[in-house]
Amino acid sequence: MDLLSRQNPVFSAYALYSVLLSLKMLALFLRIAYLRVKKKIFISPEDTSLAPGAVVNRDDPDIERTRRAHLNDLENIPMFWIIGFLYVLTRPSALIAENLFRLYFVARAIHTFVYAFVVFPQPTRAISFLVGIAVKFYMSLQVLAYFS
Ligand SMILES: N[C@@H](CCC(=O)N[C@@H](CS)C(=O)NCC(=O)O)C(=O)O
Repeated sequence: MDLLSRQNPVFSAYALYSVLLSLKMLALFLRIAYLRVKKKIFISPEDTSLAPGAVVNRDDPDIERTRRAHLNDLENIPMFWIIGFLYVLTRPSALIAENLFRLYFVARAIHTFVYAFVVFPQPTRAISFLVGIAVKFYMSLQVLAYFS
């Protein structure tokens, strides 16, 4: 069986959850754009020509919160794409790998939801963040063990 093919359930799960994470990030990016146009609040002076009456403001709580969620994704998800890919190459158990990828996606989706959409009290966001870190840490150890 080719490791990087649809026939490999681990690679299929990696591809599926990688794409879902990309779409999740895209949704945040679209939400920022939507909020900017709706509130007529932009980050750079030249952007104000995009909507009549628009202003420059870098302190809007809704926009900044969504931007922080997006930045946090950028700090975390690219690492998943790299480590997750290397983890696929270690030929892990399909059951474990699929559930790890699923868990990572759910943790990041919860992080986004409670940060950018409906604000939940802490430690909800911290836990979702830490679950994601734990998944990447576990996969990193597996990759180290396999390739060293
Ligand atoms: N760059 C992050 C590193 C730590 C982190 O990612 N913490 C999580 C859980 S509390 C978080 O959601 N941080 C908020 C953020 O990055 O905006 C920070 O400064 O907070």
